[in-house]
Amino acid sequence: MGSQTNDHHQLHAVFFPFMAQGHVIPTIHMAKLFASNGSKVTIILSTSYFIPLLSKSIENYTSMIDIINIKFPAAEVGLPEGVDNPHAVANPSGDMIQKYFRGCRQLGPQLEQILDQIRPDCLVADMFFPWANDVAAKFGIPTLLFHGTCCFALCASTSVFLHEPHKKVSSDSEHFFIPDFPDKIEITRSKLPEFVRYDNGSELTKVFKAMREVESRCYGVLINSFYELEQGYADHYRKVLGRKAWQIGPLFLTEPNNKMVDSNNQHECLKWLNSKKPNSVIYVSFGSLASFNDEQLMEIATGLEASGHQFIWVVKKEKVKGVEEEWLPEGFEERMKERGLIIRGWAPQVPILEHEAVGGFVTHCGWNSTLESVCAGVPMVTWPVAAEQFYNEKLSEAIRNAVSKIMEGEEAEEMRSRVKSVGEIGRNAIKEGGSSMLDLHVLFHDLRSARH
Ligand SMILES: O=c1ccn([C@@H]2O[C@H](COP(=O)(O)OP(=O)(O)O[C@H]3O[C@H](CO)[C@@H](O)[C@H](O)[C@H]3O)[C@@H](O)[C@H]2O)c(=O)[nH]1
Repeated sequence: MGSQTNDHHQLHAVFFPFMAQGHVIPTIHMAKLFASNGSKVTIILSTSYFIPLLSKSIENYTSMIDIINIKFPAAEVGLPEGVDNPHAVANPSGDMIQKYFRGCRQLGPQLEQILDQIRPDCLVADMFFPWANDVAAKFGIPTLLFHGTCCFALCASTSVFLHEPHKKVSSDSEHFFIPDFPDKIEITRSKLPEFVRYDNGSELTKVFKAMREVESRCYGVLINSFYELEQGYADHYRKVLGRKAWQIGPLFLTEPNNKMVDSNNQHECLKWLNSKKPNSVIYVSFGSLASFNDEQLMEIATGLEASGHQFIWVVKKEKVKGVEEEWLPEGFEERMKERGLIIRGWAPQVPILEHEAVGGFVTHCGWNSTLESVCAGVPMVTWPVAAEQFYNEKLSEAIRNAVSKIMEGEEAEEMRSRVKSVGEIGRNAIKEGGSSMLDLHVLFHDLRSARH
């Protein structure tokens, strides 16, 4: 009787995302997934920067999803007014980002007030806010951490955290294996994030240490991935590392099919792609945060021109009228007029990857991009830049091998008749009855049971 009553209780989940595109986008998808499965949702934003994106994304969900905009203490940590999100920080490795993270730690009292008022059934807190677990615990509210990345990267970074293999090598370039790991994966210290490599007491080092510690004692972890993609690592994460986790992705596939977009409303680049042959264009983009200096951009431009291939290249730079662009070889745009398209600012990445003219993706291996590419069946050229992207690159290699196994060789025919691609398995995972939807239902059941 008791559990039946529980199963009808409407859940209320509060989402508290880190204010960067790579975290906000999957959080919006997750919030909509929760809402369309009957949960009430509140999203806390610590900047107004994302209000337009969020409001538009949830316009059909307004009765189910509330937004609360809290104030980021910019002035209190010595940041100019308005610098309240990582995209507003000019140099991500400089002093401002340290201040930004210090400001994040001061959001506690505002979170506490909201949780006290709403008393939700769970808090989904971004990994950058590990302290949120203790705030929620004051009210007996279970906290689910959201890292934004895959099981593979979580297992790798946990192993490096626990065993510190990088402290046992004599140079940044000496190879070592990730210890206590399902596969033999070789890496070097130079590929670890700086804050892990040097343990330098920076704000990021503190956050990552706290996050690893909280991960083992919070209610559990939500993962934007699907079981079939990285079965060995999903099992390792749960059974060997002992983490409670639910894989509920690929979250972006919960959005309506992008191919259905009204052709009159199509972005220019999609119209351009319509005029190209299948698999003839390479898409080049490094996510929402990576920044390159003019010399690096010049190298990329030169490489693209020399490749002889058609391309779409996303560059996070505005064109200033009448100002000579230092980062492009002279006459580049004129020469590339027919062959290449530079998108300045924001590109419609998912529809681009899903377009049949796109045959390859040069990516920094942000997890969202990796997953989007895998699901679109687009091969990747990997160019990791920061964070856990070097781990994602290793999983990308494993995926590439898995895709080859599906596409080539003796077993191929039989396997192809069962599954067309890894992407199709992903699409099935988020359909009713698929592995991710089952995990979501298990989570909802667990949360209802956790109510006292
Ligand atoms: O012009 C653009 C640029 C990006 N995107 C989208 O923005 C997201 C970018 O996410 P991701 O590929 O994960 O890259 P980052 O923005 O760099 O993500 C950060 O967050 C990820 C999730 O935690 C981590 O895996 C990365 O290392 C970290 O840099 C993806 O959904 C893209 O489709 C666009 O739609 N248009």
